[in-house]
Amino acid sequence: MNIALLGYGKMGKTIEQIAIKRGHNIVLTVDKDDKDYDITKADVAIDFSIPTEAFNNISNCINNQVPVISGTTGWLDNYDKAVALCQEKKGAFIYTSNYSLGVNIFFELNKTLAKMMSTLKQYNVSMEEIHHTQKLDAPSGTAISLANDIISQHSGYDNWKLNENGEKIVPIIAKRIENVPGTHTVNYESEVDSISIEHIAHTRQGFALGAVIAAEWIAGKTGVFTMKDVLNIG
Ligand SMILES: NC(=O)C1=CN([C@@H]2O[C@H](COP(=O)(O)OP(=O)(O)OC[C@H]3O[C@@H](n4cnc5c(N)ncnc54)[C@H](OP(=O)(O)O)[C@@H]3O)[C@@H](O)[C@H]2O)C=CC1
Ligand SMILES: O=C(O)C1=N[C@H](C(=O)O)C[C@H](O)C1
Repeated sequence: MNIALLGYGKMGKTIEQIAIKRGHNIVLTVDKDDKDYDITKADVAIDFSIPTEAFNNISNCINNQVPVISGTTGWLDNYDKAVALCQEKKGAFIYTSNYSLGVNIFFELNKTLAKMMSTLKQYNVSMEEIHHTQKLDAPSGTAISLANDIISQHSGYDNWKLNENGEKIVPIIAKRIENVPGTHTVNYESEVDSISIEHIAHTRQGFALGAVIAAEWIAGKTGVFTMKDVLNIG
């Protein structure tokens, strides 16, 4: 496949290596100052850019009938608009806050645990995410997905907050430490014990491989999908 990389930073470059190893061609790389490019030379675009630009990048692909895989986090206020545009134009679009297989299994574990904990009111949940110091958004997109999944399964919670606790709140602590690719922990605490589940990314390769697999999967399809569709889990 001919792939366009919208965002040629840490993730863009990791995706390039994996895509080439899997036999694909990178026909376009786009960064901040690249404006007049022809997206139609790509069979699929992969957007790992920045929160303020992701929606424009995604819309441009959909308007030009180029299927688009987005991993950029921190732009979800515009997610519903992207879905509506994709439906109107009969395009193809996938967004997920985390493309790694391990995290997608972790998402399912988190939902199952939250459902079990819903009947055990002696446990209080809290979450922590740790990322590298260049990260622009907090909490991470993955932490938001995990928190929303807890809220959907556990009647004791109806909102999440960063660095704040309160009634029916899933509190999220975000830490920024040099060179950490991404660690997410969900902890349930009672007076007598604790139960934690944790996902630790050792490198960015898992995110990048998942994004390339999603790009391969979307070829020839129309619609709005998630990584659950790609991996057929959950
Ligand atoms: N869903 C997932 O599995 C994962 C998601 N992410 C998310 O992906 C995004 C990128 O992460 P990462 O690669 O680490 O970040 P980087 O900062 O390393 O890369 C972002 C790149 O986007 C470029 N950029 C700026 N403006 C535009 C634009 N208008 N169009 C295209 N590119 C642009 C930046 O260029 P310049 O430096 O010139 O400004 C930079 O090269 C983040 O939102 C992150 O949270 C990260 C890992 C996994
Ligand atoms: O910015 C990152 O690096 C990452 N961002 C994603 C997120 O916000 O959840 C996924 C991963 O944790 C790495």
